[in-house]
Amino acid sequence: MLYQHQPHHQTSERNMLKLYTDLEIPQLKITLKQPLGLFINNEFCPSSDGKTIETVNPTTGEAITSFQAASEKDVDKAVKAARNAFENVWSKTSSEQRGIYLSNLLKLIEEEQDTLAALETLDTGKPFHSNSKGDLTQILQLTRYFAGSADKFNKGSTIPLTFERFAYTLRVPFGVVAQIVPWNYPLAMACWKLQGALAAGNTVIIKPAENTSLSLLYFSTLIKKAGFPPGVVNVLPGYGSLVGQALASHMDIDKVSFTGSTKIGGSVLEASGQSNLKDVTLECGGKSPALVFDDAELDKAINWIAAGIFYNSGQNCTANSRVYVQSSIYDTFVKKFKETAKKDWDIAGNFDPFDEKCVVGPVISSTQYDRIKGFIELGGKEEKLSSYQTSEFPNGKTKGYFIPPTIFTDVPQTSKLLQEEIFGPVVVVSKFETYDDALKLANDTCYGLASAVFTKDVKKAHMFARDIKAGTVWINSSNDEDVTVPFGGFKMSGIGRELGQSGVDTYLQTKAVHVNLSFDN
Ligand SMILES: NC(=O)C1=CN([C@@H]2O[C@H](COP(=O)(O)OP(=O)(O)OC[C@H]3O[C@@H](n4cnc5c(N)ncnc54)[C@H](O)[C@@H]3O)[C@@H](O)[C@H]2O)C=CC1
Ligand code: BAL
Repeated sequence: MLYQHQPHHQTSERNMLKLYTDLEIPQLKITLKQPLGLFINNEFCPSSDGKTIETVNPTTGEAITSFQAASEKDVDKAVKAARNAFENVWSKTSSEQRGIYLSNLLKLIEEEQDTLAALETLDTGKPFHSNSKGDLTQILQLTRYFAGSADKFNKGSTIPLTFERFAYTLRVPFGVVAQIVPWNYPLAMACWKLQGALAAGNTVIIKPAENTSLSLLYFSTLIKKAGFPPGVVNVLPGYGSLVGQALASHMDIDKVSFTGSTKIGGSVLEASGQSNLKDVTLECGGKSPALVFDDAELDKAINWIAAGIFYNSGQNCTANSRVYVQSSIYDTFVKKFKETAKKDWDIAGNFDPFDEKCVVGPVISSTQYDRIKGFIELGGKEEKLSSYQTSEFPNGKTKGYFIPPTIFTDVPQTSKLLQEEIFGPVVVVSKFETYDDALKLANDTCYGLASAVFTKDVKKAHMFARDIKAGTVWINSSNDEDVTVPFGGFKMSGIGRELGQSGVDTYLQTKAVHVNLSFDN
C-alpha cells in the first residue's frame, strides 16, 4: 500500500489538509486517487474543525487512511448547498434531463466498476469476486432502472368531481433529502437511496458509515463527471452520533432515509418528531425465518439457506438467521446443512478476500467481531446449546476479524441467539411439527423484514406468504433480491419501501390541485 499507517483517531495538521491519497491494490494491479474530503457543491473540502476518521481494513486490522469528518457546521453548509441547488436548479431541471444525468452516471460506474468493487473489498473485507463484484452488478442494474424511471413514476392523476369542478394531483419531490447508510453494503445501500431520490427530483446529503466511507467518496467523483449540477449530491462522511443526528434533527431537511440498526432507526424517527416532522423512511434490523417442510427439495433448500446466512459473513439485514425444520426431516437436514456449510462456506485458511477462493471474509470491525463472538460463547457456555463450526477461530493466523460459520441446533425459542439480531455468520436451527406450529414460531419476533419457505405444496407456500408478518417472502429461495421489486420491513424492521417503483415513490409527495371552472361560485 502507498498509504502511511496512522494511529487510530489521530487528528493532525497533515490530516487536516489532506484531501486525496494514492491507494494501491496490488492483488488487482489497481492504483487510484482516493478523495478524503467532504463532497459539497461538487468539490472536496476539509471539515470545518479539521477532525478526521481513520478507516481500518478488517482483513488485516490495519489502518488504510484517514478522511475528513464533518462537523455540525459542515452539515449546515451542505444543507445550504442542497437547498440552493434544489430551489434554483434541480427543481427546474426536466425529469428527462435527470434521467440523462443518471444514464451518464451509469456509464461511468460501468467504466469504474472494478475500482469501486476493489475499494469496497479493501474497506469492508467482503470477497472481491463473489461479493463486491455482485454489489456492483446490482448497482448497475438499479442505476439503469432509476435512470429510466425519472420521467415515468412522477405522474399524478385527474379526479373528476362535479360538472364544473375537478381536481388533479402532482407528484412532487420533497426537496432536500438526507440519507444515512450502513457499512454492510456501503455503496449498494447508498445507491438504493441516492438514485431513487435523484430520479424523483430531490437534492441529497448522504452520510456513509464512519467505517466504510471510501467507496462513496470515490463515487462522488463520478457524480461530478456525470454532469450533476453543484449541490445536487453532497457526501458528508462523519460520525453517526454527530452528523447523522444533526441531519435527522435539521430544520431545513424535508426527508430522511436511514438504513441501520433498529435502535438508531428509532432515534432518527424521534429526531424528526422533535424537529420539523420531516418524512422518515427506515430500513432496520431483522431476524428472518426460513421454514423447511418435509416435502421440500432438501438439497436445494439447504443451498439457499446456507447462502442466505453465510453470504457477506452474515452481515445482511435479511439473513435467514432462524431456520425451522419439520421434525420428520430434521436430523437429515442438520447433517446435510453442516456438510454444505463446511464444503461451500468454510474460511478454509483463506484470509485474502481478493483471492477467488475466498467466499467468507472478515466481519466489519473489532466491535462486531467481539459482539458476534460473544453471542457464540453465550450459546455454548451459558445456554449450553449444541453447535457446529466449519473450522476453529483462526486465532493467531490472522489479525483480521474472521469468524467461522457457526450452526446452533435444537435452539429453544427463548434463546437470546434466536431472538436477537447477531449480524454475523451464525444461524440457529429448530424443529416444528405442523404448519400452525411453524407459523407461530416464525412470527414470534419483533422484526418483520424477510422470510423464506421451502415446500413443493403450492397451497402451503401461498398460505405462508399470506400469514407471515414480513415485508419479503421467498418461496423456494432466499435473499434473491431484484432491483425492480419493493423492499422493506413490517413491525420493528422499518417504515416504507425502497427499490422498484417504491424506490422513487418514497421520494415523492402528492399535491392535490382543486379546479373550479364556474365563474358563479
Ligand atoms: N439493517 C441493516 O442493514 C443494518 C443493521 N445493523 C445492525 O446494527 C448493529 C450495530 O451496527 P452499527 O454500526 O452500530 O449500526 P448503526 O445503526 O449505528 O449505523 C448505521 C448508520 O447510522 C449512523 N448513525 C449512528 N448513530 C446515529 C444517530 N444517533 N443518528 C443518526 N445516524 C446515526 C451510522 O453512522 C451509520 O451510518 C449491527 O450489529 C446490526 O445488528 C447494522 C448495519 C446495517
Ligand atoms: N441486501 C441488502 C440489504 C441488507 O441485507 O442489508
